[in-house]
Amino acid sequence: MTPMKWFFSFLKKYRGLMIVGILLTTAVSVLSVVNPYISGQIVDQVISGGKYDRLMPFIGCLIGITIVMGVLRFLFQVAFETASQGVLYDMRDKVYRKLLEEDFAFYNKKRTGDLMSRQTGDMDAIRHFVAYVVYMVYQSVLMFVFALLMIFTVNTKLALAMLVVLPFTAFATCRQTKEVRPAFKRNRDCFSSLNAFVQENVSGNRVVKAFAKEDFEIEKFNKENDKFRAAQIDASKIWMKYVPIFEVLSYALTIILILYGGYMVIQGEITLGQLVTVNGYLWMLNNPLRQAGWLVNDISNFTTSVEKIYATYSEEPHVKTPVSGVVKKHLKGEIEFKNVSYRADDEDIVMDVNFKVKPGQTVGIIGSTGAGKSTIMNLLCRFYDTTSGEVLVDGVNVRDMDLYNLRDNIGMAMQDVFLFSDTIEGNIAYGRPNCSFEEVKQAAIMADANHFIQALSDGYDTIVGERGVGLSGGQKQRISLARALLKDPSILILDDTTSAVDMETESYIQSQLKKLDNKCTIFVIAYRISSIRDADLILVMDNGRIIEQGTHEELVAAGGYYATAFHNQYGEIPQEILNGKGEK
Ligand SMILES: Nc1ncnc2c1ncn2[C@@H]1O[C@H](COP(=O)(O)OP(=O)(O)OP(=O)(O)O)[C@@H](O)[C@H]1O
Repeated sequence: MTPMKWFFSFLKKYRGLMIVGILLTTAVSVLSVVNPYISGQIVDQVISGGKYDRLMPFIGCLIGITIVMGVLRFLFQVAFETASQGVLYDMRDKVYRKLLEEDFAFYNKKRTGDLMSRQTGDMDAIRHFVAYVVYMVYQSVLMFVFALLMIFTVNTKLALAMLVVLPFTAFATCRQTKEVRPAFKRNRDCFSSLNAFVQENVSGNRVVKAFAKEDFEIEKFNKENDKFRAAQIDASKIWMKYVPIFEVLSYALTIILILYGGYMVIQGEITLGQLVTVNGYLWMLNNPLRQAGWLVNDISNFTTSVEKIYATYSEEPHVKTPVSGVVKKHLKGEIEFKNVSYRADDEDIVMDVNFKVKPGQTVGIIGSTGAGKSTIMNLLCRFYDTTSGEVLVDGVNVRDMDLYNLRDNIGMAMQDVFLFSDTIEGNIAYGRPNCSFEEVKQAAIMADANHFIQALSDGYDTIVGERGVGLSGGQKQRISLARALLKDPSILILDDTTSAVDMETESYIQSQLKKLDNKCTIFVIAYRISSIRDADLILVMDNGRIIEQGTHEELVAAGGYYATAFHNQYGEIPQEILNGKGEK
């Protein structure tokens, strides 16, 4: 599908409104030819011919037609505006749904600000096109043609003389279209880039402040700002060059009328009234010429925006739900990785991973930073697809499972905690918005979050700022854990979820998680041995590979990477802390 075909597919739904708008615009354009004709008749019949009794009916007609045109104009503007809002609503909705369908790989590459520009500035260019440019172009062409036809009925020679201007106008329009398109593309690219820069800086303002890099960022911003200004000036230079050309062409028509038309009146070839009539049609010729430059700009802006939105929209996610994927409402949580490898950007991220987990078991994953621990979980959730090998859940390859069903069965507290600007209750209940407050509270108690939430002035109704601003790292982690627990999932993934909480809190959380034993399969990624030592299976990762696996005792006895880490971390720690303190 081409971008334009895609755009027209949205317009289809509103074709009724568009047709009504087009018909009303046609009516207004037809009526526009009447008033100049009446003005000519007033001159010929009333002023020159002395038939004063006709003056009032003529004036009545002038006023009546003006009122009818005003009403019709209002109606067609309403029709086009309504259609444009409809198109915009549907397009925004469709693009947004597609954005939600996109996979991690898509978001890894795209800048948030760019995606925002698609949904704002680019969408508005499309709205403007449907609401205004469509009828302006149509009306301009109709008026120009009707006016020319009417001038032909008055006098062929005069009409032909005025037609001389037409080839020049067509030539200038073509040239401007050709020049303005790349300029508008550049303009929109720079706007997107500026948008992305500002978005990134606003999100990262704490880092900027912490490093006192305001001047550096202002300098970078100025560069983006300069680029955008330069692109705008380049684009405006083009229309600044052409608008005077269209103005001159429209004045040329006036000059032709005054000189040639005046000469014809003197020669008696046309009456003074006919000259007045043709003069009345002159603005119908002039106006479209004056508008041509602006309309070409608007059309270029529109086509660039459609192309940009469509380019984003048409990017197909690599990870898709199969057409008739396996649906199992409640998964048991049996997991097997069979010779799993994953490559990205020509790099081996995970290699030849094999392990098996029975339902209800707890798996600890430990290893050096960048070893591939989170990637393994990403493959389990099918955020990425394996390059080779199979990830099986309850004996079914995750590629054959309905994607939403799979993820619905997984509760995940991610390493990079993201909280929405909502109440704490809303954040915890994100996965189960219809659950009771008691259930939310219970999940918070399990995550050791209840007491600090209740200490906040608005308790569970406290609005957490964007990304959870106003909460400590450990508090955010605990809310994220409560959110995952409330889902009551078959598979629970805790990716570095207790790294920012003290050991006592961690130990309490562990004792709470023990209540889930045999109820759900749990994966715990951690650096602290204390977080995973009781796991049924511990995977030790390094450089994308599982280098050791077994229970705590087995791995300590093996005297490898795990045993070294264990002795490094807890050599001098008293035994009761290693064993955990249990419930608070
Ligand atoms: N989709 C991807 N594209 C490119 N590189 C990736 C992708 N996924 C992971 N990586 C890279 O693979 C490596 C392993 O990442 P991963 O997040 O799995 O490590 P990790 O063991 O969880 O590390 P940490 O403990 O520091 O969180 C990193 O170097 C990461 O940049």
